[in-house]
Amino acid sequence: MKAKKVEFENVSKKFSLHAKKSQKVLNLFSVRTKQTKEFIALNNISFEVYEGETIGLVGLNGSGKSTLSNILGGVIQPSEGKLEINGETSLIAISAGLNGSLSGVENIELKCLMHGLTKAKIKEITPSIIDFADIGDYIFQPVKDYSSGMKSRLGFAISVHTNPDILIIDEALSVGDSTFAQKCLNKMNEFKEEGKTIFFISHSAGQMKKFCDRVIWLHYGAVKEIGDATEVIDNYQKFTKWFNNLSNENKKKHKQEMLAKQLSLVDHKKSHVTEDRTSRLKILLKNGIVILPVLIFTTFMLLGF
Ligand SMILES: Nc1ncnc2c1ncn2[C@@H]1O[C@H](COP(=O)(O)OP(=O)(O)OP(=O)(O)O)[C@@H](O)[C@H]1O
Repeated sequence: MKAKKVEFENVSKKFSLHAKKSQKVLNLFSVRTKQTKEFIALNNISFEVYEGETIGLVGLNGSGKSTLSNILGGVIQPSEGKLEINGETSLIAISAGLNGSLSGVENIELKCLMHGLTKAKIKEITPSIIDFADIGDYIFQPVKDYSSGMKSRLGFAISVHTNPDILIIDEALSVGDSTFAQKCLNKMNEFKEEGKTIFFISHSAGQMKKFCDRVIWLHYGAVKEIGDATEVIDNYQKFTKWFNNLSNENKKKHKQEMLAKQLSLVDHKKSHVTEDRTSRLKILLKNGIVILPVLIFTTFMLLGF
């Protein structure tokens, strides 16, 4: 039987939607119940993935694909639920993982060290990473000067050389040119043959059908379908066709209705009393350093000193 690599059991991710700064300050001193809006980006997600499987993630913009891949890659933690990941993960995303002020070569060293590779091993594989990335002299320039395609090339090159058990590719192929995309797809095939697990996010239905065994269709934070890649992609395409044929007004209405379901009002005083009080105290102390001298100064002024 194949080994289980990933299990999500009722995993949810909520993001706090902060009010205006002035409201935050009022909340700090308020004795009344403090309420915050929370956005449920992922709601009760459950699935299991086994060794050697390639899993696609599809869904409209904002459906939660990157949130899920960031949880898989350990970039963010879930708010609720149980998560089991057996093996080392490596996330390749356009915006993740590279340090903008360091050069390409320095990023190679840093990321490899973070993956636990020895200095000797890093020295051995660096030429191969540089060769795979194929970005010329830019490899010695700070990453902040790279195009998104260059970042994706470097990110992909480093990740595949650190030999992860679970590879998560979040739209990283969509920004490169077709030659590079093909090179990455070949590498992904090698990974597949070695029995590694891959999560693949792409807006290309063709690539999804070709590479994925199963697909998870996320719809406004929930799993709409999970199953055979061709079947789910076909259903998803039927849905996008229906959606794209809606008038702009109806599209907006549909989106608003779905997004409203993802919002919830949280009563912080009831649910996080202890955490709330300690964090309030911390903020008050921090702000006190600024506020106290101002108060003393104002009092002196008013008293006519
Ligand atoms: N840090 C955050 N704070 C508040 N809301 C967030 C945060 N990160 C993501 N979201 C919201 O969570 C939802 C899911 O976002 P996510 O980026 O996971 O979607 P996606 O499916 O990857 O979208 P896309 O296809 O556009 O990349 C979106 O509505 C987004 O606005």
